[in-house]
Amino acid sequence: MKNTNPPPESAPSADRILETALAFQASKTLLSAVEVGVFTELARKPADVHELRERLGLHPRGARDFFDALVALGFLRREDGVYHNTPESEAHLDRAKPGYGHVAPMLEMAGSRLFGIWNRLSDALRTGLSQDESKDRDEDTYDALYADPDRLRTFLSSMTGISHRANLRIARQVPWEDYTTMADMGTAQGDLAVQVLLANPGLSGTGFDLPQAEPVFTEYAERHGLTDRLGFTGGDFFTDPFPRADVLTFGHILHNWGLERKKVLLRKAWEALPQGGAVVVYDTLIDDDRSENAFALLMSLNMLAVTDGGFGYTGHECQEWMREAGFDRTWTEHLVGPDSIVVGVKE
Ligand SMILES: C[S@@+](CC[C@H](N)C(=O)[O-])C[C@H]1O[C@@H](n2cnc3c(N)ncnc32)[C@H](O)[C@@H]1O
Repeated sequence: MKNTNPPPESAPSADRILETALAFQASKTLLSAVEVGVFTELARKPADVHELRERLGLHPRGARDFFDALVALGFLRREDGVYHNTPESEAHLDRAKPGYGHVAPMLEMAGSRLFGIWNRLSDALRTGLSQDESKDRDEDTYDALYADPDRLRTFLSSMTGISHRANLRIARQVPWEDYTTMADMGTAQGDLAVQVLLANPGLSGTGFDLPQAEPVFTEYAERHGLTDRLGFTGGDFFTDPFPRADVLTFGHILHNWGLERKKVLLRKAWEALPQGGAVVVYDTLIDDDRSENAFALLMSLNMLAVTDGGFGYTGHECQEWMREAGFDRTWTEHLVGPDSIVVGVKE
C-alpha cells in the first residue's frame, strides 16, 4: 500500500524533482511559440494579447497564459499590456533574421522529431533500441531521415545551428597554417569546412557525406563564395575510401556509432592521413569523471534514442581509441560551450 502521509518537515524539498519532471512544459511552450510564429509576428510589430492572438490564429482560451508564460520564462517582455521580443528572441527566433537560420532548424527538429522520440525513452532504455523513424522499418536511420527532402534539409541545416559556434572556434584554434588540405567527414551542410576555409585562405578542402547531402552542401559553399577551394565528395565513410587530406575532421560523428564503428573510422583516418597529418574529432564530450556535464550525458541518451548503437564518450576514452588506431600524440582541448576537440597526430 502507498504511504500517503505527508513527508516530515525536515525532509528535503521536492521542488527540484518537480521542476525537472515538468521541464518538458517549458520546453514545449518555447517550441510551440516557434512553431506558431510568436517571435516572427512580434518582430514585425509588438502587439497586445488580442491582436497577437488574432494575428497568430490562436484560440482565446490559452492565448493569454501562453504569452505570459513566455514572459515569465524570459522569452518575451510585456510593457503596458503590449508584448515585445527580448533581444535574445529577436536575434534568434524571428524567421526573417539571419540568426534564425542557426538556432531554429534545431528547435523545429526538436519539436517535430525529438520530442516524440524522447517520449519513448523508457522503451529505448529497456530494449537498447533506437526509437526513431527507422524503428518500424527495416532500414538505416539516415535512409529513413533522408527519404524526405524537407527532413533532409531541416536536419542538415539544424546541424549548422548546433555546430556553428564551435566551428568558428575550430577555424582559429587548430594550427591550420601547418597544413594545406582538409576533409570534413560527415560534413552535413558544410559549416565546419566553410568556417575553416574562410578563416584560412591558404587551405582547400572537401566535405564528405552521403550523396543525398550534395545539393544542400553545394548551395551553402556557393553562398560563401568558396566553390573554387571547397568541393563535395559523396560516399559512405564505412565502405568508401577516405579523401586524401592533411587533416580529417569528424564533427558530431563518433557519438552516432557503436564502439566498433567508432574505432573503424579512427583506424581508416590513420591509414588515409600522411605522416604529420592529424585527425580532429569534436563532440559534446562527457567529462572524464562522468558526473558533471549533464548536457553531454543527456546528448548520449539522445544517441540511444535516435541511433543504433551510438553513445557519447569522454576525451580520455577517445584518446585511447586514437592511440589504439595508431596515432602517436593525442590531446583534448575545450572549445566553447559543451563542445571539445580531441586531436590525434600521425608522426
Ligand atoms: C550528426 S551529423 C554531423 C554533421 C556535422 N559534422 C556537424 O558537426 O554539424 C552526421 C553527419 O554524418 C553523415 N553520415 C551519416 N552516415 C554516413 C556515412 N555512412 N558516410 C558518410 N556520411 C555519413 C550524415 O549525413 C550527417 O551529415
